[in-house]
Order: sequence, then structure tokens, then C-alpha cells
Amino acid sequence: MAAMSALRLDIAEKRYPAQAGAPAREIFHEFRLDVDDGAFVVLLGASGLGKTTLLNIVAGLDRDFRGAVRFDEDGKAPRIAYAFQNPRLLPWRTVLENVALVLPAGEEGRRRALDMLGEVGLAELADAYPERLSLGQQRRVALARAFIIEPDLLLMDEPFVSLDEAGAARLRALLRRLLERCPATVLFVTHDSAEAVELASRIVVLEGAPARLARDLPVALTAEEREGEAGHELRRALGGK
Ligand SMILES: Nc1ncnc2c1ncn2[C@@H]1O[C@H](COP(=O)(O)OP(=O)(O)OP(=O)(O)O)[C@@H](O)[C@H]1O
Repeated sequence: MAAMSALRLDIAEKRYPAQAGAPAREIFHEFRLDVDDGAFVVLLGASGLGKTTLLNIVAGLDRDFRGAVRFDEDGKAPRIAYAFQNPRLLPWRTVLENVALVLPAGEEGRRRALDMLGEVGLAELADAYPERLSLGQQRRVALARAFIIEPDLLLMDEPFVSLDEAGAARLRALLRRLLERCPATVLFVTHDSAEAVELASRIVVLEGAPARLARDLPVALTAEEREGEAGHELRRALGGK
């Protein structure tokens, strides 16, 4: 039986109008992407191709396009969490409040937020303000805020960029643990083919303007295979190291 499709994206046309100095640009033309329920889809592609635009369209933040975004077959709207490249925490709220913010107010929400902060290794910083946190810690808060709503669909826009390699690796491991506890369909944007090989069940490479699907690779490898020769081969095939 075919896997249920969590998302059917059909962008007939997405363009940005001309702006001071820059001409109008067509970002997507007749672009289609179907994503299976539970898939971890990594979108790889050069800067400026339209990956963030694609996530914004899926999230419903950008409605200025021709086309349609359809969610699973029974038509129910999924719960969507969006982890932006910049963690976007509210500076005037504590870490705990930033996570509890997406829940109904009250003691139950605070308790759940505190549990979630424990899961991402930040229980001790619950009462701190975001400015005191390192970028890696802020991104842990962003992960906690994303997972606390138990999303059906998780959109992630280079969520681990600009961290040192060890810090990024710890966050990738944390993301995998959170997904084991709370499975979700994931659309994950990155420039990093090693990151793609570690995480993806499917790698989609975008190219050109308007952007098209240059490659679409299922990745059916175990965690060990990803670290071994097979993963190495795949990284090379994707043009990485
Ligand atoms: N609001 C806007 N108005 C005009 N042009 C825009 C707007 N937002 C993005 N663009 C342009 O559209 C193109 C696609 O942008 P987008 O942010 O989706 O790319 P991206 O693939 O996510 O890039 P990056 O990897 O650098 O984040 C870029 O050339 C960008 O400059």
C-alpha cells in the first residue's frame, strides 16, 4: 500500500515583484512536491533558490502564490511547528515562558514546558532570559517550543547553522531523540550534505530559477550505514565532503 501523503504541494507560480534595483523573479513554476506521512525530507540547494519561500508557503505564512497546499487525505489541518533559522525567542520572556507561550495559560502548561525543557537539557535555565543563552541553547529552546505542541508537520529552516560541528551534532542527535518520542513529518532545509545524509529519509535537491527538483533520493540507510561507506558515498554524490 502506498504511504499516506502528509502534504501535497503544488505551486503553479510564485514570483516576487521587482524591487528597488532588483528585477521581478519567478521562484517557482509548475513545482510539485508530495511528502509521505512520517518522512524526513531534507531540501538541499544553493542560497536564494527559494527554500525558505517554500517553507513559508507550506506554513501558510505566504499566501501570495498561485497553487495549492493540501494536507493529508482526510483533509484535516495538521498541527504545524516552524523552527526558523534565527530562533526568534521573545527577549522579554523567560526560557520557560517562551516554551509555555504556545500552550493554554496555566499551571499545566508550565509543568509541560518544564518537562520539555528537561528533555532538551535546559531545565536549569528555565528562569533565564534568552539573551543569557548561547546560540546552541537558544536553538534547544526553539526545539522545545516546536515539539511541545506535538506537531504533525515540523518545518525547519537551517536550524543548526552557525554552530560548531560538535554543537550541531549534539542538536541533530537531540532532534532524532525527540522525533522517536514524538513522530512527525519533517521538511528540513540545509546547505549541508553531511547533515542531510545523517537525518533524511529522502533528499530533495533544488536547482535553477525557477527552482526545480534536480534530484530526489530516497535514503533507506541505518544509522550505522550513514556513518559508514554508504553515507560517505551519498555525501560525495551530493557534492559534499
Ligand atoms: N519578500 C521578498 N521580496 C522580494 N524578493 C524576495 C523576498 N523574499 C525572498 N526574496 C528573494 O527570493 C529568492 C528566494 O528566497 P529564499 O529566502 O526563499 O531562498 P533560500 O533558498 O531560502 O535562500 P537561503 O538558503 O539563502 O536562505 C531570493 O533571491 C530572495 O532574495
